[in-house]
Amino acid sequence: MAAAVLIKNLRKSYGDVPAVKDISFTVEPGEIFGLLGPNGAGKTTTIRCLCTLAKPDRGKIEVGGISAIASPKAVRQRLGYVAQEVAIDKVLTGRELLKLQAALYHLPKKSIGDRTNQLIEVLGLQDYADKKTGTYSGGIRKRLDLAAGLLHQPEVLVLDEPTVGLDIESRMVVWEFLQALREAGTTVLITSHYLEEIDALADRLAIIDQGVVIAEGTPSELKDKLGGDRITLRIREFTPYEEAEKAKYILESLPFVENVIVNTVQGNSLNLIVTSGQNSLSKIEQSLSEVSLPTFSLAQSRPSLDDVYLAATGKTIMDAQIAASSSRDLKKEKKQQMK
Ligand SMILES: Nc1ncnc2c1ncn2[C@@H]1O[C@H](COP(=O)(O)OP(=O)(O)OP(=O)(O)O)[C@@H](O)[C@H]1O
Repeated sequence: MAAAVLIKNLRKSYGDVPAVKDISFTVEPGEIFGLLGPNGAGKTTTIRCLCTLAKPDRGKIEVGGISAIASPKAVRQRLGYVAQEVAIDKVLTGRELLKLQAALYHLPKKSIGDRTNQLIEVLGLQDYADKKTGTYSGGIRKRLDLAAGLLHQPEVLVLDEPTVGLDIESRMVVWEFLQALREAGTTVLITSHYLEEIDALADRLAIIDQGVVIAEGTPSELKDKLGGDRITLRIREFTPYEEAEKAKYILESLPFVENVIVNTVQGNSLNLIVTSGQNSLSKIEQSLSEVSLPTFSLAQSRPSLDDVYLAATGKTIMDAQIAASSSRDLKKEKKQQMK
């Protein structure tokens, strides 16, 4: 059986900005696949190439074995795309907008009414469908976008950051809906910079950084590969650097401690990697009290996807996110995209 989506050695630049340098991944039929990465990593560009909205410089893109480059129309019929932001006519009602969209997808006239009603019901939009979309909240708006992406019953639904800016309740609605879609056999490809979103939803994922894939696998495979547990320790609420260094020296001598970093950005807290299952917390507390160092807080956790990103890039996704948002000219990008 052909892969639902195959992307191989994709490359795409905007002028001299290499948005995607070399991205490859495969999405199997019926799975939720996540593309995780900070803003600017190349997720949207990859998705736009897949959905035939941007022309790649190089690489192979297939949907169900069909080339997106040679047969863009056939590929568009198989894909539903829910973009990050959609500019819509706010005067139309949700129902009118869906009907218009259905006509653009060339759905048979007879089936448009039924399909629209069905999606309005499935997405819980009955109370909103006949109100103008300009009155919708972000969560309702996103549900309408999902309905629009599903009108032509695509084999693969592609969503670009579907929960950005949504409150927790709306986010849950989207998550549950995507899980139900998967149960019903639709393949889902979702991009996100939210670790917990990809961790909760994705059967498999690729982590993207600066236009390349830095890790691929199931969430647990990627986390287990790192090995060990994470411990965050604060000696005091704001620990003097010398004291943190002293604690580091003591902790490094413990046999179950694999690595210690003093995190200067976080008030000189200490980040440790320890061998799992060693009753580490009490041993750490005891070793510190023997040299009269207090413990303000101490917490142990399994590795997260952020640790996977950190191990591969040397920074957290949040740090990369902040760095990216200060260096991009979004107005200029929009202009270039229109070309
Ligand atoms: N139209 C454009 N013109 C010029 N540069 C662009 C354009 N679109 C994207 N870029 C640049 O390409 C890189 C990848 O951007 P892309 O939008 O694909 O990343 P992303 O991971 O999807 O982030 P976001 O979620 O913020 O869109 C960034 O450095 C960005 O500044």
